[in-house]
Amino acid sequence: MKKAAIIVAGGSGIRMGGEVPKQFQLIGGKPVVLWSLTAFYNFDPEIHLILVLPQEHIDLWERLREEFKPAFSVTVVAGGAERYHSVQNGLTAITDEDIIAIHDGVRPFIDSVMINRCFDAAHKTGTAIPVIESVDSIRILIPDGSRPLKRRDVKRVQTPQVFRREVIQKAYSQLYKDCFTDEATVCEMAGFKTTLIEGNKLNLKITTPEDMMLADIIASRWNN
Ligand SMILES: Nc1ccn([C@@H]2O[C@H](COP(=O)(O)OP(=O)(O)OP(=O)(O)O)[C@@H](O)[C@H]2O)c(=O)n1
Ligand SMILES: C[C@](O)(CO)[C@H](O)COP(=O)(O)O
Repeated sequence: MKKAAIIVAGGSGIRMGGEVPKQFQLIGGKPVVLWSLTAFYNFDPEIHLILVLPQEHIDLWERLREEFKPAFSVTVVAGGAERYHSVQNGLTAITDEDIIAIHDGVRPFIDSVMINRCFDAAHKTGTAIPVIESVDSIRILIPDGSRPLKRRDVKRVQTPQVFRREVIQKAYSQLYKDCFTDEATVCEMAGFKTTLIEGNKLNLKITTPEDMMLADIIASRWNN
């Protein structure tokens, strides 16, 4: 089974702010996106790593690569207007791989156990979507206020989301819709069923400066 991982890091990090987009900021002395790439390389040194970057920051990545000298090489692809388009661009770099993971470049804390769980489920069922429970009570807004939702009926969705090649390629041949915030949604809109699997609470998506504070703490205790 040949594997590929598309690491989407083509965003501009508006909610985080800073001199460079969050995927290039340092945690534990290393750029966030390098943590994500390294996790997939550690899982399988043979995996085809595809890195989607903002066109205007490809040269920054080249400088970081020279500075940090990762043990692996990556195929670099320019991103698109929305995350969906960045994934679509990443898919153009797929060659003969059978199973493809799509992962947010700003989720640095994934380990080989979790990545393996995702590839294994996708190999068996065609799709694998990691989710975690909500520990908070949940409310939905309605026209005259809000009402509670049954907490056990909702899940928080993470990446890597992993697919057989034919599933993800067919799903991404659709036209873009606003509701396409993750691959699971795109695949379901194309008629595929998705398999939910157990995610990991430490698999934080770095979105705001508060997340960066948490990421610094996790990084100081992370073993890699
Ligand atoms: N056009 C885009 C938008 C997002 N992403 C990537 O998708 C992941 C999740 O997106 P998000 O956290 O929303 O990142 P940004 O779009 O950069 O953040 P913001 O919305 O605050 O600008 C990130 O790794 C981001 O780089 C991407 O590859 N291409
Ligand atoms: C793909 C994702 O990380 C799953 O939780 C999330 O949907 C990305 O959302 P964003 O608005 O692009 O950060």
